[in-house]
Amino acid sequence: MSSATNPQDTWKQLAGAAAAELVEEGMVVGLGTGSTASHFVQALAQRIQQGLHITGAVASSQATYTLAADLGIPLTDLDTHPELDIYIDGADEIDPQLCLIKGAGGALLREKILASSARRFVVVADPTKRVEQLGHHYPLPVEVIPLALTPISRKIANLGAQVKLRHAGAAPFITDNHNFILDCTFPQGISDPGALNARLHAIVGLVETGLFIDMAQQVIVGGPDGVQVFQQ
Ligand SMILES: O=C[C@H](O)[C@H](O)[C@H](O)COP(=O)(O)O
Repeated sequence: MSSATNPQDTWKQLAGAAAAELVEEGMVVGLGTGSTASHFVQALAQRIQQGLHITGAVASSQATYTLAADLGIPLTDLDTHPELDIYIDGADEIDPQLCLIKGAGGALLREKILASSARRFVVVADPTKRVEQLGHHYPLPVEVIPLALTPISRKIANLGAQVKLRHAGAAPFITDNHNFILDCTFPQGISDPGALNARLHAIVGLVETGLFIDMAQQVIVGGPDGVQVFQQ
């Protein structure tokens, strides 16, 4: 179990622990990526050590797969279990309609595949993630085929964004799917996430966006006063 070192981490830990309580005997569970999801994975591992039996867990990234395997969580995949009972993951921004920006960790494509394969998608977060409108605190990440980097960047810039290729040190960041991430800042925020998502998806070579619209059913926010739950 990792130690909570600052208030934000304590809040993430609270949310992760509350989400782990939603996992029931025999479930197929999707595991998100990032610091908040890691707290959930650790809390789930603890419940499994205490006797909870799950059918298996599907990880949304190589990093989460390694963490879950190290913690002894039984792992499976979407070929074996194409439908998840529950998917639990963090988010970068959450608006009042429970629309999300995700992908600061670069795992958005697999995360969205798992979210769309789950009967229930629960987000875990701390209060800093709640926003009135998406796009003001975090750029919107989109995953793109490397070959199409330049034309896609230009097309997204034409939609009014400042577009930056994500790097890991000196080299471009490479996703688990061997693609690039473009971080797209919309200076006025994102007023219509659905319309923007549709326009981005019309760009050939753009694989997926970090906009998760009408996907989350529930958001668990850990904070100074405990845990708050928001429902769709
Ligand atoms: O690609 C990364 C994911 O979308 C994360 O779930 C998201 O960035 C939230 O991460 P954290 O819980 O570390 O803030």
